[in-house]
Amino acid sequence: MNEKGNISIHTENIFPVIKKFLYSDNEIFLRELVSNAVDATQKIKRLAALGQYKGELGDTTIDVSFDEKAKTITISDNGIGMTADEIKKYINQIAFSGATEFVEKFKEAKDANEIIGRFGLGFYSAFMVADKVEIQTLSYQEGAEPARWICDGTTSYEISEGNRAKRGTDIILYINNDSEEFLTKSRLQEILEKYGKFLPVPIRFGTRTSSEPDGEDKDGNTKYKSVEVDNIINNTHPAWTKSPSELKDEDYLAFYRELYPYSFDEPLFWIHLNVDYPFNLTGILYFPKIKNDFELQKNKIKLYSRQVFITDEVKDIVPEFLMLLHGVIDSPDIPLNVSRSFLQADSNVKKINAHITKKVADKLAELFRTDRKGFEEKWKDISLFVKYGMLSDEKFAEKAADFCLLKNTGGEIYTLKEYGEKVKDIQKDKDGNIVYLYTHDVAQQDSYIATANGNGYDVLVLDSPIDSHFVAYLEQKNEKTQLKRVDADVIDNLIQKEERKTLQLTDEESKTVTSLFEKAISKDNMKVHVEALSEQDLPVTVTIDEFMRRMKDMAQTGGGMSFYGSMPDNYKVTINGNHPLIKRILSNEDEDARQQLAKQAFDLALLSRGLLTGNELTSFVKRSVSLIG
Ligand SMILES: Nc1ncnc2c1ncn2[C@@H]1O[C@H](COP(=O)(O)OP(=O)(O)OP(=O)(O)O)[C@@H](O)[C@H]1O
Repeated sequence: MNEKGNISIHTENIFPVIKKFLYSDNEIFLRELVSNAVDATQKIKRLAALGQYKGELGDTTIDVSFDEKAKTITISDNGIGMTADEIKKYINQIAFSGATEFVEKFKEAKDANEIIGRFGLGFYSAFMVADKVEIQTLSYQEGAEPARWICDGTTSYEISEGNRAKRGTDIILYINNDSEEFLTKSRLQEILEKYGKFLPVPIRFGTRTSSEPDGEDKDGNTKYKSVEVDNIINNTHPAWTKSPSELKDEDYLAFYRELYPYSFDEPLFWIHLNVDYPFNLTGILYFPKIKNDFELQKNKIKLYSRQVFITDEVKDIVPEFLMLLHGVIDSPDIPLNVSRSFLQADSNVKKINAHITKKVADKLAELFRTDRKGFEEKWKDISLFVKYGMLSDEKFAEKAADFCLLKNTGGEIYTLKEYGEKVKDIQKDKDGNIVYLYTHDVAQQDSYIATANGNGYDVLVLDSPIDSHFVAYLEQKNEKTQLKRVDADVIDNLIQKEERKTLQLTDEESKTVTSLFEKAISKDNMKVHVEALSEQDLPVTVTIDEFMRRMKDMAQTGGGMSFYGSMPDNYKVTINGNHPLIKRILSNEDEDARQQLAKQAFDLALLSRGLLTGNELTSFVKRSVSLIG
């Protein structure tokens, strides 16, 4: 047997194309060839299990090796092997639907993944790194002859008698000059670990040095010796392939460490995904402790297809908000090798998206139901994620409404419904709106919180970066509900009641107070109002309008509204006309002393808002000293 021929593709020469266009991703040649070896091994195992292969199965470990001098990389399996006819059928007649289509499409392709899988070119990816590829193979079939195929990267090949004595296949790559980086142990180890860490058949890459106990020394201490052991790359039974009933918490945590050896934090909890219908999907998703810098945590989910690592860019397969999770998804049904726009429109991908979202929501609901206290303790770590989910996914939001929690300044925790019940009567204004008061900074807004509490109102803590959006969401979802930050106005204006307090000053006195303070403050962006508040409330309060502040916040976080961003901060200075201090200022005949007192009262208001800085703070301190001195 010695035959020469041409690989049957219509295009003149496909290899230069493969090399040229796929260069950037060329490490995937190893993934493709090792995957083929795994497939061939699993096929022989299946045949043996079905009784169709009667011979010895033997050791089915796949070997990857390299020879730096000869510049070769060899992938050897003990799988089903191929006869010469099978080589002709499976290797020569390249398994893609049409070379013309290929040539049309490769022009647009952005990465090797797109071409390789889509056109069934797995084996040919070898030519990205090799000048010449040789196959030595012996089929499992009785009486089969060993066969050899060799091809030098043109469309012509040669088939002849081979030298393999044992069932299986060797793929020998003669590495080209540009790809010599692959002829090192560390580089190959890295690629094998990246793509093959969880392959279902053991992959051996040479040996490694391990230390083993070797008796005891004269003091009775254990001695160790160095031994060479097989360097097995993979864990063939990763946790996600097992049934949840086989796994304990320790197993999930151990698997998490296997996935992220450099992660310090333990995950909070996890979900084991297992779907057969209408698509196939397994996996484990972990909820990490989410810090506020959530951008850094993205792209932690790894996508596998039948235990072969594909990518950790799961952007279109996993809903945006779930990208904060960690873990593994394995599905042979995700079209891995097609373009992004196609992926978004793919109905399987959409179903997978919806399914994962539902599972995550169900898991959270279950945790809340079965252990509310534990859930509340974890809330700090998952609130960002839940809120992000509610804002971006309506289906999730529907479910999350039951377990999304609100915390007030007293540390009490409520569900959305419970909180609505709590404040619905007392915080209803004269127009029937229920006003939720909130703070984004408990320490800084303490005086405002104290005033609100003093009036019998509750104040929520909404202090994470996502809360500015969540506030708008709550208003939109709950009819006749408004959210107002405690420092947005004086309390009687935040929740306006039918009954207003009467101002104890005459119109004349009001005017005098206004001009007195305007003079003392003398700032264009501070507008003075005299209002009738409770005697217990502060004499002077500085506030910034809720609407203006939200627009400015949005401008700052890049959510449009840049017009507002460029406007100066405008403050409202409310003088409590009913406060004894104001009356005292009025009754003081000495103009200088009046100014001093007004300035002092105003500075105190600025101080409680954290706005008193620089030389204003210095003169405040000096003035205070002279006042008490
Ligand atoms: N190590 C091997 N042992 C036995 N048969 C092999 C081996 N490698 C490749 N083959 C045969 O060659 C065929 C073509 O392989 P190739 O990698 O090009 O495509 P594929 O594996 O069918 O599809 P893809 O890699 O795109 O998923 C395989 O289907 C298989 O029949």
